[in-house]
Amino acid sequence: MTPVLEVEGLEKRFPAQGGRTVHAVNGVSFTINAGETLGVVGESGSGKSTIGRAVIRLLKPDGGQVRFQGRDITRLPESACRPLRSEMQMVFQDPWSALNPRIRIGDLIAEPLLLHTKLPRGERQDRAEHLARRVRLTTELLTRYPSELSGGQLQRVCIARAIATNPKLIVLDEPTSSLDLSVRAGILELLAELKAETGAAMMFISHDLGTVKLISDRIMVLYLGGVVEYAPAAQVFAEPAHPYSQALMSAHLPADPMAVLRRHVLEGEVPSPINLPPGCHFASRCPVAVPDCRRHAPELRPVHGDTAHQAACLRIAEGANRIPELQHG
Ligand SMILES: Nc1ncnc2c1ncn2[C@@H]1O[C@H](COP(=O)(O)OP(=O)(O)OP(=O)(O)O)[C@@H](O)[C@H]1O
Repeated sequence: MTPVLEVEGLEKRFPAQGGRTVHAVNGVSFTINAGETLGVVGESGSGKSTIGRAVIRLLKPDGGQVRFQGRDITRLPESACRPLRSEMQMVFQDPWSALNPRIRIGDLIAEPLLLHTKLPRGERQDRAEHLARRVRLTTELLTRYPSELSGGQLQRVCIARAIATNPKLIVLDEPTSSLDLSVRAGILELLAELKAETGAAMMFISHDLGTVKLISDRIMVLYLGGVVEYAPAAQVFAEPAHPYSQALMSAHLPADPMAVLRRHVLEGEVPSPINLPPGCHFASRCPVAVPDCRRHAPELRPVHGDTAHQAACLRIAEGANRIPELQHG
């Protein structure tokens, strides 16, 4: 079956001061199948949001290819992208700024139906009620304004809007990061339910590895706009192959309290995305880098012959990719 989303060699650059260029996304490739959630992780500035926006064509890619349901949408003009919006939706981090404060909740939920369907007003309202219940909001909230709802309730409104037109792809950009810890779990539970019910492909962008672990089937680890590891979620958490993934995972505190002793804090300078060095972009911070790493840019390759688990590190072939203090715990 054709994946819902196929991305090959995606490139995105932004102009920076002094006529320079920010290399935000550098040759990123991945696929997402129907019903599958891809978790996208990496530190701030690694290109997560840019990739999310480029695949649903809120941004125009500078290179590579984005295929949605088998159709190349990379260079579609804006007017041709508009009809696609009903099939590709995005949920943003901050529900307060995503919703017009002067529109009632019921109309906000029904808005995508107004924009993308020919349903009459009565049916749109019925459907808004149904959607509100589906995201576990009481229908009495439909007559209220955004300022009268909590952050968690507003994010549920955003999710209701995102699923209103039965999209095939939903990009969730840090959907729980702005919410109190106590409401995050409820939103994640809702997303997991919707994933199963809707069969939509989801791209889940987050800093929070615990959250990503709960919801993702596969994980893509980014560093300076490039993919350093791409694998089934359980594998990335159990056996991260790339030294950057190892450091990232070690910073995530699992239930084991002794894990804090095995944290690896990265040292060294992060190169500027304006002036990327040759070779591996992680080499300046990598505890296991050798001079060759600074000369040759590693490609994503199967880890120990497993094509489902790929990592971009020259040292894997020699079995020298483990950060020593993590190895010995
Ligand atoms: N509109 C823009 N103009 C110039 N540079 C940009 C623009 N948007 C993003 N960038 C740059 O592109 C790079 C990737 O940014 P992006 O926001 O995609 O990263 P991110 O991983 O989502 O970060 P965060 O977790 O902080 O949201 C960064 O260096 C950022 O400064």
